[in-house]
Amino acid sequence: MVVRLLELFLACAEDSSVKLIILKGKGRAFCAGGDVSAAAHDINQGNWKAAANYFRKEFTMNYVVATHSKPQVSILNGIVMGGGAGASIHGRFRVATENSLFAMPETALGLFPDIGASYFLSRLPGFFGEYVGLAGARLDGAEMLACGLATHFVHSEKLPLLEEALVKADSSDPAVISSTIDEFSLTPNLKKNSACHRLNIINKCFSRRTIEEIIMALEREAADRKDDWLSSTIQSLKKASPTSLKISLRSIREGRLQGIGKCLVREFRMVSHVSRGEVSKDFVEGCRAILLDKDRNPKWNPSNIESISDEMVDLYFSKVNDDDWEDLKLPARSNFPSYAIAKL
Ligand SMILES: CC(C)(COP(=O)(O)OP(=O)(O)OC[C@H]1O[C@@H](n2cnc3c(N)ncnc32)[C@H](O)[C@@H]1OP(=O)(O)O)[C@@H](O)C(=O)NCCC(=O)NCCSC(=O)/C=C/c1ccc(O)cc1
Repeated sequence: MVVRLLELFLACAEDSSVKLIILKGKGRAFCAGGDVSAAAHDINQGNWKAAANYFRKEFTMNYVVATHSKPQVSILNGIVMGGGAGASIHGRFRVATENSLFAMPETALGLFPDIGASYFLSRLPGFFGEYVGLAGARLDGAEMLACGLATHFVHSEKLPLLEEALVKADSSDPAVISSTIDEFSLTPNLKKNSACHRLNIINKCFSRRTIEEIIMALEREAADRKDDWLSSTIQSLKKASPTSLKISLRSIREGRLQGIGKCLVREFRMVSHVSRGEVSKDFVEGCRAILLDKDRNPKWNPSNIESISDEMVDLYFSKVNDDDWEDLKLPARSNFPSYAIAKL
């Protein structure tokens, strides 16, 4: 699907009859991410390069979306996780609905928020991106709109009319497309217990320099009062792969200062190391526990954050030491308007 999408995006860029791209899912999900069982299978067969080459194609597709000359409207009427975010969030318009459910759940899988997430998470308000990426927090459509992951919120029953209006508008002008979507949009209320009401505490805790300090800061807040959001956030962090947490935090922090291309190249080095499994084999273990055996009880190794040294983290950011393995080379992009690059 990744390869086919890439072909279609490239073909649409060349085809002057294509004015805009509408991307939607079929069924109850927009996209629940890459086929994690296939990745685990490749790595278990000793073929880490096959697993990592999947990311090579996927990240290239993410880059083409992010730098596309035609506006993309993604209709996020259901689950949007992992690879699903990569195919949509880099596009110009992201329409959430009452059925949207967004997450970057990778730290629970022994991976890290990839698909260019170090670019878009680091551009969310304050340290909200660190919270979403490290805790794997689930956001609904109203929260996606409030934090900027979505550009519009449209009730699902209006989607057929919206699509019809977009096709009728037949325009590449972002202002025309935006006002067309506006006609069907509303601003939904956030739930009373939404994380979006907790930006102060999120900024206070998730701005800390290390994972250990983030957890300690959350625990200090939790010591003073009973708060379900605090305890479930601490629990999510403690259940996640310690290695994933460490490399994810560094990746999001580096992403703050990098463009989308640099973020994807860095993330590709990181997934190559994750797939190769030199420091940790947590990705295979996470896939087993969450999606294969489904016991939801991964045995992480290293098992605690303190035992992961800076040198171990550094390795994930270094060039892969294998003569037959190349860094990600992104395709040259020309003739795309300036609005096509920075969308968040
Ligand atoms: C919230 C979900 C999406 C739906 O929950 P649910 O409504 O309770 O439904 P189920 O959990 O029962 O899911 C329905 C079926 O779909 C399967 N499934 C549900 N997501 C998936 C899934 N990403 N994969 C492979 N089966 C799945 C799930 O195992 C189950 O299979 P089965 O029991 O055989 O019917 C839940 O399944 C969930 O959290 N899924 C995991 C989401 C996730 O971690 N996504 C992947 C992020 S990482 C990524 O995108 C890249 C991966 C990758 C891929 C290849 C590579 O070489 C390298 C990397």
